[in-house]
Amino acid sequence: ASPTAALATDGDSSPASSASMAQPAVVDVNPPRGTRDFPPEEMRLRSWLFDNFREVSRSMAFEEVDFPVLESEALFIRKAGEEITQQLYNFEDKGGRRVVLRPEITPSLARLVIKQGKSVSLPLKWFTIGQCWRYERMTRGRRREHYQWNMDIFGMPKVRAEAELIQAIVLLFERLGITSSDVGIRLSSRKVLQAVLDMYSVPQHLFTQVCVIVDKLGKLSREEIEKELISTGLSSEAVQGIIEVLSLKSLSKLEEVLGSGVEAVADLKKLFSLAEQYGYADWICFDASVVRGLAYYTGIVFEAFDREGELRAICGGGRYDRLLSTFGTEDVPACGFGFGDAVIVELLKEKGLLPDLPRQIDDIVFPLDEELEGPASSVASSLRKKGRSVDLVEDKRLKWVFKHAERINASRLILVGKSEWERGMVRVKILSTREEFEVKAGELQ
Ligand SMILES: OCc1cccc(Br)n1
Repeated sequence: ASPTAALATDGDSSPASSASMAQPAVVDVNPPRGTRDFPPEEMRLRSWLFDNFREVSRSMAFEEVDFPVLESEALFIRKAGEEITQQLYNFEDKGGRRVVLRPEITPSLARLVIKQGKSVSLPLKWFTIGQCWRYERMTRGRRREHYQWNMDIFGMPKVRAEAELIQAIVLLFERLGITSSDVGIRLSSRKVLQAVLDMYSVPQHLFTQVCVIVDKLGKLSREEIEKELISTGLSSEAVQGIIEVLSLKSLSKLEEVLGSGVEAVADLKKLFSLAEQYGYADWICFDASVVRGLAYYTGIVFEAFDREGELRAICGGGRYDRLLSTFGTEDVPACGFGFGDAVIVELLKEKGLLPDLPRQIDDIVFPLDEELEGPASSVASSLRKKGRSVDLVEDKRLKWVFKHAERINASRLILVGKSEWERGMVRVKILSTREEFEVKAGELQ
């Protein structure tokens, strides 16, 4: 059947429109592969989620910023073999420029910080919610776009920044009804891996590559990880040393291996003590295997996961103190996270936490016959100017209007009838109580 045939007919549609429904669609009405439409019900859920993102950002005194989804490809060319740079949605525009649909938001944030230069005072606390893209072979049937809430702090070198960002994540989960028994936040520091590589005198230029490989722990087998590490030129001793340290789950054990006074341990201890003060200590745990898959992280990294372990990371982030110098300018310490809109909704479904978000409007205004369409317009207009949401309906039978009022959860039905209007009145029906009365049109609130 043609897609248009699926459109609900309410039995009231005029003959012309029902005829057009018989024609099969000439275009594929589905969105491009790996992308989503948001019809009203899905859009209400997305808006509810984004309103929660915004409310947490507001409570943390972050400012909203935004960027084009289209960015120069140069912003994302990195040599560390990250999945995100191997799946760039990139193309050449009609001016011969190499551009991408951005795969992440952090490089745009960094670009704007550089562009703003001295005109901004640090620290900067910025957030944005934006669509990100990847071109993945559809063999895996995964999405090619999602919306990401990003919160980033520029110019805060101490772990206070990480502590603030983790509080934002915890506040968000708590707002959605998720508890620390549903979700945990694993954290570590890339300085752990840096310390291990130093112990085996691994050349610094291998650091980001090793991080990207080690991030696949849990996705690839240990043998595959070891093979990839060896292929970068690491000795088997270094590989074993890395695997051994990254399997640690206790900070005190880590201190035994790395020695006290190591920066990585000091940072993590400070973060755990701040967590106690914030009141979110039961949400976080040390896990040395957390390195995250983005090349530019340099310090503490963290990711939220569901404790049932079925889903991928719900969100993740970390410190990236040397991203700006890769764009040719002086470094500004930075830290941030990305929180996608899809995995969290899967989790809410699993936990029975999806909110009920019915459509709701204040008033339906309905002229009882054609000559009253003008007066109905002025009634609707004055109610809208008073802030009411008003659905102005015409060309329908009254029976349909009552059914429609129920369907959209209208609070009131305002009927504009000839005899009432001649007396300057309209009839009001309160739909919850069935109460009905006349009101002077000019005094309707
Ligand atoms: O989180 C990685 C990612 C980036 C862009 C689009 C999608 Br879907 N996922």
